[in-house]
Parts: sequence; structure tokens; C-alpha cells
Amino acid sequence: MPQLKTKVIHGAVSTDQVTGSVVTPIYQTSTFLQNGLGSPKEYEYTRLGNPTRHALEALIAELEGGVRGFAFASGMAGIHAVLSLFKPGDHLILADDIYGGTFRLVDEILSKSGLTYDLVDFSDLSVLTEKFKPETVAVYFESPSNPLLKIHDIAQIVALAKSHGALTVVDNTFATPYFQRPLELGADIVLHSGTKYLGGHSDVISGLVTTNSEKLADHIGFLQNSIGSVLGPNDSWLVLRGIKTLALRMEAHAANAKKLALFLDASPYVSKVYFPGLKQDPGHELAKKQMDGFGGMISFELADESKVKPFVESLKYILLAESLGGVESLIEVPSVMTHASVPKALREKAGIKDSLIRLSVGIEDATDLIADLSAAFEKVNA
Ligand SMILES: Cc1ncc(COP(=O)(O)O)c(C=O)c1O
Ligand SMILES: N[C@@H](CCSC[C@H](N)C(=O)O)C(=O)O
Repeated sequence: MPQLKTKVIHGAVSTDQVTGSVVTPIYQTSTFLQNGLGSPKEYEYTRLGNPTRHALEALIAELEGGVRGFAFASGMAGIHAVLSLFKPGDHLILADDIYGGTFRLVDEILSKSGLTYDLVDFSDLSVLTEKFKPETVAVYFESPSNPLLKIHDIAQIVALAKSHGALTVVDNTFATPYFQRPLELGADIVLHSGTKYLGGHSDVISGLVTTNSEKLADHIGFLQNSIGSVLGPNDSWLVLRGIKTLALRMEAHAANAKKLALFLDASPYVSKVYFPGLKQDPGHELAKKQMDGFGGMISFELADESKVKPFVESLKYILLAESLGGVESLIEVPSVMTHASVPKALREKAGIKDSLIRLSVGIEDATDLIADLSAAFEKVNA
């Protein structure tokens, strides 16, 4: 069985079956010539299937240990397709600090079609246990979570969900299959914003989904084609290219993040650091158990909330922008940016304070990143 470092390069269909091209070609076509009436070739119409997209879909399935993969026009499109598995009256249990856009999709759109939900802190499994109802069809969470980097016990949550006949859906965007494979821990569906570490270069929006159940795969495939929010061939190619360097990039992100987290932890201007790689982090031991690395994301709170705006506006290399997982370091303020779609009261209940800053650590030289943070702290506290 090849290692993940090999799979990202040679996994699934890495060479073109027709020409032998060592790089999967971009099949930029909407449709395919048929052999005769009622007799299509392997591919028929690009919404249904496209060889470039298929190479990416097969690759994500192989990396995560799924039976089939699906590529969508965005992470949200993938999440929408997965949650379309459920019907009016079904009940979901969502972790209380999921990405703001996921919360918005459930709260403002899917709830209109009769899906109900509870938001729960998944770190307390006794609270989670109480939320199951006969109508509960799935539990949904991220680990590490966005933006609090909470680590949830995937195997235990799966066991709980299974005992109530519910599916477990894990958003593995922050860890990537390089650091964590939830299907191996029993999860039913894994999804990604491929926009982030998988694409890796902040140049493409995409979503990826995989499952270890043939039955769920058939259903998700039906929904992918019927809803139609598929990833185009060009964007599929960009994500395929990004994944080839996933192993190298994740190692570099994680090594830099550890250095920056230690720097922030020692800073008098920072009151709290959220990073599972720190020994005192509540998720540290669990992360060591279920992950192969701590990832490249850090969140932290400033001691003086009034300094948040000038601080994030004073950085030179670390760019003020929404998103994460690209080679360049990005910083953002969840309450104003990525999680603004979550009502303030719910945000605060989940622990997402206005003073919280989220940092996606890039693969630049760590000394330059630390110097950048240091200079901004000195400037705003002068
Ligand atoms: C954890 C997580 N899941 C899903 C999404 C949605 O992905 P996309 O922006 O690709 O639609 C995001 C960010 O947008 C995210 O941070
Ligand atoms: N304003 C956007 C938010 C994009 S957030 C992108 C990404 N998930 C992240 O966490 O950085 C919106 O409201 O959709």
C-alpha cells in the first residue's frame, strides 16, 4: 500500500489513458460524441462526468479511503449536495463553531425546506448525547474546527451517532487527508473546501466529497448531477496540480505554525492562543491520537480588543484576506469576516469573540513571519 506522499503524485488516474500524457489533460468539453443512438461512450455529458474531474474525484476518494469521490463548484456546493441527502422533518446535530457559511446554509436555506437542527459543543459528549432525537439523521462537524481549532473525537462521535442510527459527516478541510482520515475512524462522509489546502494556491474555488458507502455514493452522485453544481475541467486540473505538493506544503505549514504559535503564546499582547500543537491546548492529546500533524491554522485573542483592527492592517507579508490553506499567510477577524453570517449571540456562545484573530500560516520563512507579527505588535502598542 503506497504512502500518502506517493499517492498524491501517482494516485487514482494520474496519467492519461489515451495519450500517456504524464499530467492529466484538461478535457475542456461540455459533451462527448456517442457511438450510436442510445450508445454513449464512457463519458456522455460533462455535468454527468468528465475525465479531468473524474481524475480528481478518484484521487480524493483514494486519499481519504472512500469508494468514490465527487468534485463540486465550491465547498458550499458540496455541503449543499451532501445535506440534500436529507428530507423535510429530518434533524441534524451541528457543532457550534462550524464555518459561518455552513451554518448559514442550514439556518437560512435548508431549514426552509423543513430540515431542523441543534447547535452543540461537540467537546462535551454528554451534551451531544442529549441532543439525539428519533428524527436525527446526521451529526456534522469540523475537526480541527473553524475558527477555534477545536479537536473533536471522531471515533467516539461516530460510535454515538451509529448507536442512534445517524450518519457522521466530517469537514476535513483544516486537516486534509495528509494529517487526518476520518473515514478510517468510522465517519460516513468526508468533505472539503478544496479551495483551501487541497488547491493550495488561493487560485481556485472547489469542493470535494467522498464516502465509504456505495449506497451513499450512488445517492450523492445522483444529487451531484441533478443539482448540477459540478467543478469545471480547468478548475479540476488546478486542484489536481495543487494536490501533487500537498505533502510538502502541509509539512511546511505545520512546521511554521508551530513556531508562530510559540511566538504568539509568549507575546504580552496576546491573551489566548488556539493551536492543537501547543501542549496546554485542550485538543493536544486527542490531536496526537487521531491526527498525523497539527496543521497550519492558529487562532488567537489580543489582550486589547481595540488593537485588532490596527494590528491586522499593519502586517506586511501576512495578508488581510478571507480564506486559508494557500502558500501565502492570511489573517482575518472571524466576527467581521468569515463568521459574520453567524448572529453575534450565537458566535459568542460558541466562544468566537470579537477579539479573535485567525491566522492561516503560509510556507514563507518563519523568521520573516515572526518579524512581521512582531513589528505590527510594536507599532500598534507604541
Ligand atoms: C471549514 C470550511 N468548510 C467549508 C467551506 C466552504 O468552502 P468554499 O468557500 O470553497 O465554498 C469553508 C470556507 O469557505 C470552510 O472554511
Ligand atoms: N464572506 C464570505 C466568507 C468567506 S469565508 C472563506 C473561508 N471559509 C474561510 O473560513 O476563510 C461569506 O459570507 O460567504
